[in-house]
Amino acid sequence: MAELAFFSGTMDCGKSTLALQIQHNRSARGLRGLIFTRNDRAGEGLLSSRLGLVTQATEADEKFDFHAHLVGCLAAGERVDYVIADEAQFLSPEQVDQLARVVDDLSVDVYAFGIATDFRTKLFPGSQRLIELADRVEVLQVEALCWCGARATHNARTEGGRMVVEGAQVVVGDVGAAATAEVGYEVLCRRHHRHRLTAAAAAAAD
Ligand SMILES: Nc1ncnc2c1ncn2[C@@H]1O[C@H](COP(=O)(O)OP(=O)(O)O)[C@@H](O)[C@H]1O
Ligand SMILES: Cc1cn([C@H]2C[C@H](O)[C@@H](COP(=O)(O)O)O2)c(=O)[nH]c1=O
Repeated sequence: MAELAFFSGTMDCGKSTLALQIQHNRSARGLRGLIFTRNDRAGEGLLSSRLGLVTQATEADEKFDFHAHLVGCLAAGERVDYVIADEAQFLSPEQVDQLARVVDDLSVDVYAFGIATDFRTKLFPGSQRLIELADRVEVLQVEALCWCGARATHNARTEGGRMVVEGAQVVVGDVGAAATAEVGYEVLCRRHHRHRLTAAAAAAAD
C-alpha cells in the first residue's frame, strides 16, 4: 500500500538531508522518484541541505497541481514510484489533498518534509493539512538545540537581530544569519520562544 508520510521538525533539524537520503537510497535500487520543492533558500528548482548536498527539483508554485502532473507523467508512460515534496509547509491545503490522491488513486508513495509551525508558533496551512491527512507523521530524531541546550521546538524570526512575532507568514531565510540581517531565524525551546529570548538577547541580558 502506498503511503503519505510527513517528516517534520524545526528549521535546521535535517529534513532536506533526509529527503536527499531517501532519494539516494531509492534511486540506488532502481526506483524512480519525482522531486518537488517550493521556495528553497538555494533558489528556484533546487532542493538543498545545509550539509552541502543539492539536487534539481520541480518548483511547485501555488498553481501547480500534483495529481494532474502525476496523471500526465503516468499517461505518458513514465514510471513513478515515489514523490518527494520538500518545504511542504508552503503548499496549500488543496495541494496536500492532491498529494493524498496521488497516494490513494495512483498508488505512488509521497514523502513530504516541512516545518509544522511558523515564527508565531501557528501551524502553516499546508502542514496542518499534512498532519490531518498523513498516514504517519515522523518527528526527526536529530534534535536541533536551543542556545540553552534544551531541545529546540520552535522557530523564531529576527529582524535586525531582534525577535519579532508579527509579519508575513512566509519570508524565506536561514538560521545563523548575522545579527544585523534584515530577516533571520533561530530555533528555540518553547520557554525561550515565549520569553522572546534569543541567544543574542540572552547574552546582552548577561
Ligand atoms: N558542518 C556540518 N557538519 C555536520 N553536520 C552539519 C553541518 N552543517 C549542518 N549540519 C547538519 O545539518 C542539519 C541541517 O540539515 P538540513 O537538511 O539543511 O535541515 P532542514 O532541512 O531541516 O532545515 C543540522 O541540524 C546539522 O545536523
Ligand atoms: C519559521 C518560518 C520559516 N519560514 C521559512 C524560512 C526558510 O526559508 C523555510 C524553512 O526552511 P528549512 O529548510 O526548514 O530551514 O521557511 C517562513 O517563511 N516563515 C516562518 O515563520
